[in-house]
Amino acid sequence: MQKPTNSACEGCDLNQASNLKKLGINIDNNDYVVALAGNPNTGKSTVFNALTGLKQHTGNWPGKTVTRAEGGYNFNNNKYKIVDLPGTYSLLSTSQDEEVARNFILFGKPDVTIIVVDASRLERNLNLVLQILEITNKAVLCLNLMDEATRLDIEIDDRTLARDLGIPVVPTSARSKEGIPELLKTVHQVATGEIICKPHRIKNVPKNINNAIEKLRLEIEATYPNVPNSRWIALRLLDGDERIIEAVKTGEFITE
Ligand SMILES: Nc1nc2c(ncn2[C@@H]2O[C@H](COP(=O)(O)OP(=O)(O)OP(=O)(O)O)[C@@H](O)[C@H]2O)c(=O)[nH]1
Ligand SMILES: [Mg+2]
Repeated sequence: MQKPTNSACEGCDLNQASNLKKLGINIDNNDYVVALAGNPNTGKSTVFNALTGLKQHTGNWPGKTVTRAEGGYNFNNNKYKIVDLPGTYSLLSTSQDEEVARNFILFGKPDVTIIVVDASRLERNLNLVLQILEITNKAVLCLNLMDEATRLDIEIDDRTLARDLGIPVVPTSARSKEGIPELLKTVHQVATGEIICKPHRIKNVPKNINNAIEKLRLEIEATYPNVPNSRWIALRLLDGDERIIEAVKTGEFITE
C-alpha cells in the first residue's frame, strides 16, 4: 500500500530540508566529499554551520577561516563530509592561508565543489569561479547574500548564469537559511550524477601551447599517476608558478 502523505508538497524542496541530519564532527565513512570554496566573506562558514550544526567562526573580523574545517551531514541516506575552506581570490598567486584552499580544491579530490559567491558583488567573484571551473567537472554555484543583492536592487538572471557557466546555480541567503534545502538537493544531484555539469572552459588554446601542455601533462602523469588536474599543473609550470614547481619537485600534493 502506498504510504499516506500529509500534504501535496511533502516531496517539495523545502520539505526535503527535513531529510538533513547534522552530524557535527562525525565524518567517518562518508559517501561523498564536498568542498566550500569562494572569495573571502561570502558566507562559506555560514553554509557550513547550517549543514553540520558546528560553530565555525563567522564574521568580518576576527572571523576569517585560516585553516580548513571538516564536518558531516546526512542527506537522503547519503553521508557527506563537507570541508570549509579559507576564502581565496585566486588559484594562481596565493598567500599562505589561500594556499590551504587552493591545495584542497586542486588535490583534495572533492566529489562536488560548492562555489559560494556574493550576489551583491558577483562580477568580482567570477574570476575565481572561472578558475575553479577550469579544474573541476562537478560544481554548484551558491549565489549567496541574495538578501543583500535584493536590498541593493540588484537582479540576477540565475538561469542564464547557470547556462553560461554550465553548472547549477542556487540563490541563497545563508544567514537566514533561505535556499539551503535547494542547495542540499542540488549538491546531492551533482554528487550522484543525476545532474551532469558542463563547466565553462577556455577554448581556442593556441596549438603550440596546447602541444606543450600535452607533452608536460604526460610526463606529470607518468611520475604521479593519481594526480588530478595534471593539465592545469602543466599549464602552471609553463607559466612559471613557483609554488607549483616546488610542489611537483617534492610531490607534496600526493599526500592530500
Ligand atoms: N546579509 C547576509 N549576510 C550573510 C549571509 N551569509 C553570511 N552572511 C554574513 O557574512 C559574514 C561573513 O560570513 P562567513 O560565513 O564568515 O564568510 P566566509 O566566506 O566563511 O568568510 P572567510 O572564512 O573569511 O572566507 C558574516 O557576518 C555572516 O553572518 C547572507 O546570506 N546574508
Ligand atoms: Mg569562513
